[in-house]
Amino acid sequence: MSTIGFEELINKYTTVLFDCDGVLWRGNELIPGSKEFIDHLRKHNKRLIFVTNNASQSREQYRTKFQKFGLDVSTDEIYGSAYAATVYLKYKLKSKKAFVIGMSGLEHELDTEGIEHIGGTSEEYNKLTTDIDFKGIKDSIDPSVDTVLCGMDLMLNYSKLSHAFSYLENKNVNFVLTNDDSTFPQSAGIFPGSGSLSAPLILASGRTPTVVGKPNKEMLDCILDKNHLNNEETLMIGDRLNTDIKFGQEGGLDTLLVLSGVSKREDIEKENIYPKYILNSLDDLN
Ligand SMILES: C[C@H](OP(=O)(O)O)C(=O)O
Ligand SMILES: [Mg+2]
Repeated sequence: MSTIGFEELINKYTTVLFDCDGVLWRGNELIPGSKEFIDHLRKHNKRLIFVTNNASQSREQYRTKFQKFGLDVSTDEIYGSAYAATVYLKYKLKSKKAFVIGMSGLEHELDTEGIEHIGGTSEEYNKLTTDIDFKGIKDSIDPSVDTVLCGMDLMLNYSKLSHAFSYLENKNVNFVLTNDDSTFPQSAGIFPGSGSLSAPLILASGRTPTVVGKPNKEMLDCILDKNHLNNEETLMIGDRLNTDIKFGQEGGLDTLLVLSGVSKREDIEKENIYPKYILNSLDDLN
């Protein structure tokens, strides 16, 4: 494990895969040096691909987020777990309708692929109430729902979990997570991630979901569907050992861990995941 300098990086790699939360930004706060580094790579005609497990936004919404930071990124350079999960439902599961625990970004991606969805941000599932109509939940089961899809949901509540659980009682209904990150970084610190939000369903249903996001191959498959990667010339940069660095290693890519997000230096030995390179942040490359 070593550091790496900008010159060495641009001479060695033609393509850079970037994780987003904890590498480029924390919530809505850009991490110092990330914009400058991306601008430098653009000037050296490098291919950039952005790979985020954060399913709260669609590719289009991420393009707008990049623009707000003064970064010109096209949607086909962005691979979010909302998009990857939608592709998985559409082309692998041939899903027609999903019960969603998630936000508008995930719903937007499902809409682009013509997959119907209930739950999510719709009013009837987002009322915070202790007056639960338990019989109504069982009676409301829609037989055309073929998948329960869980992603980041800031409006998670008992009623939504009970609806999702009721669908999962039918073993023919697929169970898919956009990602299972236990936490995720905001500028104010670390908070519960999608993996921690879907844990109650896994415990209650006794079912094991398919997880699409990093480090799983479904995310890499989604990228490789549209991009040929020359492994020797591709670098994966991430802040989380058990998703980003593991994703890069299992994809045969060199990896760079930045300490600006979730994982800390002492986690490397604890998790026995050793990146090829380590830096404090992307600013070390400017
Ligand atoms: C969910 C979020 O996604 P990332 O952009 O880091 O993959 C995170 O876990 O930090
Ligand atoms: Mg991250």
